[in-house]
Amino acid sequence: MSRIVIALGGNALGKTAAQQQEMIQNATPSLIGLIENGNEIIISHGNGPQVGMISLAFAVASQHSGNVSNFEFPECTAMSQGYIGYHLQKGILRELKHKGMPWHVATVITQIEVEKDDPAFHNPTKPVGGFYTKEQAQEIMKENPNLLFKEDSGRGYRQLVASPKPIDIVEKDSILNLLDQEFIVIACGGGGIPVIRDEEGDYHGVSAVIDKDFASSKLAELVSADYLFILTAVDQVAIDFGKPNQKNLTDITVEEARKYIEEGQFAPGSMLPKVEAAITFAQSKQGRVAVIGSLEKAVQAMDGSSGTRIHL
Ligand SMILES: Nc1ncnc2c1ncn2[C@@H]1O[C@H](COP(=O)(O)OP(=O)(O)O)[C@@H](O)[C@H]1O
Ligand SMILES: NC(=O)OP(=O)(O)O
Repeated sequence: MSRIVIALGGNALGKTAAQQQEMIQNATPSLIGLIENGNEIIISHGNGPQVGMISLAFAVASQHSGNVSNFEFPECTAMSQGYIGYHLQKGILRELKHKGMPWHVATVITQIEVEKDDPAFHNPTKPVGGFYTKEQAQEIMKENPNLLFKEDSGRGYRQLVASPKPIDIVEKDSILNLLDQEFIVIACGGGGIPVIRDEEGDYHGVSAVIDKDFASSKLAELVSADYLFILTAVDQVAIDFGKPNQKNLTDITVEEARKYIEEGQFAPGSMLPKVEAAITFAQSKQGRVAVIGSLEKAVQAMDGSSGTRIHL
């Protein structure tokens, strides 16, 4: 039996509640297939599009109605954990019932500690929300000089927010206890709610969005996982991505992955954090393997017939 942490990409979950449920319905047979094959799974997920949408919805509504307040990113990430966790629980329970499997599933609202002085607070790099044209992005930045937009992997312009590195998972004992009780645990959604710890040991939310790939790598180390699957909208990591000579990668060492990073092969804010998180996990212990692949192909990611495997 292998223990697998599966990180589901926020962009791969679609833009609307209906799309999200459809994406999850397509992905659950493959996720539950891993359990049928004798493995144990722990699920995390992104929230880039969702947290941006939630934040924007409150910002716009609060401008037009005295009955709606604006919400900061920690609260918006908490809402995204509930919204996505709800659909994941619903989809997984349905598949378990269909297969007659006696597992339980629960979402843990997860806070993740970050460093108060993380330099990332002064250099926003995490794309959130929807995609805009260059002209639309410039117009928004003119009206809101505190917002920053940048091009994201050839897909359009997106808002950038600070993305500090995760240092500890506050609810780690709850996660480990649920795993001991044979729960399928959904945790660290949206990279976790970023919090800083004060001198009394109390936690306070900070305005940022943690990259779920880094948070998932932390989670995978915490639960002593054998595999970290980072599932997104593409089947494999590529070099020369989007160019006529694009080459998809099937199996690479940590050393090769580092070389490709140095060559600038992976876009910051999208594929780069996935490859960096995969390296961190794969090098944490001999035998650990990270796979970057597509949402519906988790079973193939396990048997090596799809995805990009990264190992020492
Ligand atoms: N070198 C690369 N190989 C494959 N995909 C890449 C590469 N560089 C950028 N991408 C883009 O990164 C996307 C995955 O990042 P993103 O959409 O941010 O992930 P998530 O699914 O976690 O939200 C892919 O769908 C692809 O469009
Ligand atoms: N929080 C986060 O990393 O979300 P995405 O995976 O959607 O970018």
